Amino acid sequence: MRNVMEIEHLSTYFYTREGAVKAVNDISFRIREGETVCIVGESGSGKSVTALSVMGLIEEPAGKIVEGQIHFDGKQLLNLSKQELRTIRGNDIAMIFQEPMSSLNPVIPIGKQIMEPLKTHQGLNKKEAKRRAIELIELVGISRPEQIAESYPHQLSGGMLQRVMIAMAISCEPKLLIADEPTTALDVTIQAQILDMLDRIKQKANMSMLLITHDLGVVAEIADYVIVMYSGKIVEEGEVVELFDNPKHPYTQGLLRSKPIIGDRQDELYSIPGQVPNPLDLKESCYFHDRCEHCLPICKTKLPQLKGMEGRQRVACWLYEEGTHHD
Ligand SMILES: Nc1ncnc2c1ncn2[C@@H]1O[C@H](COP(=O)(O)OP(=O)(O)OP(=O)(O)O)[C@@H](O)[C@H]1O
Repeated sequence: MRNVMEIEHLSTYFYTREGAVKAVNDISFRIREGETVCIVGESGSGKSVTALSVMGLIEEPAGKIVEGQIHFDGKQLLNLSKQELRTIRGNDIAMIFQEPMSSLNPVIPIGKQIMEPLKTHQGLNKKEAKRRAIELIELVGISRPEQIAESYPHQLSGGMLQRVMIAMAISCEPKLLIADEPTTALDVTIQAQILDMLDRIKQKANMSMLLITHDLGVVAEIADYVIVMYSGKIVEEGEVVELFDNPKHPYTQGLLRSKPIIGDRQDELYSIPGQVPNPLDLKESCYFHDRCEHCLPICKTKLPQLKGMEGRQRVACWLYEEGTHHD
């Protein structure tokens, strides 16, 4: 299967008064055509920064992609000009954020906002764009689309607004859709409906999707491939069945121990004792070592690298290296 995106050794840092935060620290992964890749991990693990890096939305000089390459559709995204990136964004790669209100203009009717990219990116005239906007509103499961097109954002519920955001994101038929916690702010029933709808549209359009979530129930439901992040690094990855049936990393095992309920918000998921390390002060060690039940002496002094297991699964953990011993 073809890859739509290949991310190689990506590192993104933020420069604060206290020092450099290695928000994303040398990660590599691929997204295949038509595949849904989920990035999971607790707050601060670098999920959103990964998505923003891919979208070219890291604001310099506070943040910077310090290393790496992002290949997309034969292009190296990090070499492109701002203008070239803007053309790809919203056209070939689209993104849905957690808070739809922050991406919508409060004083412009919904329909007009959906029409805008259709006119600029796809060259549709006003009449065609209007017809397509109404089709899109219908496609994301909103009834009375003509009436909704005339509405302003504040007249719609959170769930409806998120559907509108999805309509905008898919309007130009992107090859890759990036969604950062798209349903977290919504209630459980609406979350499930929206994820279902997203999954259906994705399959129909043969889009790839990069979905960021801290909810393993969501992952179980729609991921093909899962990436587990911890302190800016990938600690484990694999196909959803491989990872759920046989998690290797003690962190993944901890996450899964809380048995996700599909569609339920899982705040208690991250009840693994201890805290993530201070991102300003990452020592040469496994970053999870002081929360790990299986910590070995080497875990305290050396960072493990990702190692291939069976199938597509990879894990960065000293437990799977030959020659390491238990305490
Ligand atoms: N603009 C910024 N300035 C300084 N540090 C930042 C900035 N944006 C992100 N970070 C830091 O980068 C790290 C990764 O943040 P990121 O938002 O990617 O985490 P996340 O996994 O998406 O978490 P959440 O689930 O809470 O969104 C965190 O330590 C965060 O504090």
